[in-house]
Amino acid sequence: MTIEQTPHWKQPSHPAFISVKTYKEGSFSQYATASNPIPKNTVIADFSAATPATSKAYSSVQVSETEHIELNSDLLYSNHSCDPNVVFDTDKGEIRAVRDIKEGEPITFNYLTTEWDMAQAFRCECRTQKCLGEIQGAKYVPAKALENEFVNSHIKRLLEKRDASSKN
Ligand SMILES: C[S@@+](CC[C@H](N)C(=O)[O-])C[C@H]1O[C@@H](n2cnc3c(N)ncnc32)[C@H](O)[C@@H]1O
Repeated sequence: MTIEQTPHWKQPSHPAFISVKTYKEGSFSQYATASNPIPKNTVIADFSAATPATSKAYSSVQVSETEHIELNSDLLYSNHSCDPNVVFDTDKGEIRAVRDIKEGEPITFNYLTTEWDMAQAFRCECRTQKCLGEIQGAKYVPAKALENEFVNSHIKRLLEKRDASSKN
């Protein structure tokens, strides 16, 4: 797998909200942090820089049952958390704070609220009490694990279909 080291967009892409930091050597070592305090419910970005993804990848975001996009911005560096501080609302086309975020705090969303069956699974290092461990996509978790979360409509539909067919 080739991992692009140099972003093809102009950085910083969202200076009022996102500052990209590096925390370790090697791949997947960067993460988005809040460049300023962000109050709950602030819309920090939209998907206007996004383009359709030719295939799903570690970098793509699922926006419907069949479609994926590439973000083409520093939003790419939003890590996953099982107890996140933003949502990627693909129905409204916006990224929103779901609680007050302090300056310097990592900006995270729950990948299971957009991704059904991820191209690349990983062992979650969010270290929150809600941590689900291996993150592979919503397909691999019981619907109950997401019942108190904001979940995009395509994931709700896919969970309903999966659970309806498993009853037959
Ligand atoms: C879209 S990238 C996010 C930015 C990434 N940290 C980077 O430097 O490019 C997604 C990848 O980041 C890593 N990642 C994101 N959230 C993580 C988490 N909570 N625990 C461990 N790895 C994570 C995984 O390797 C995942 O495939």
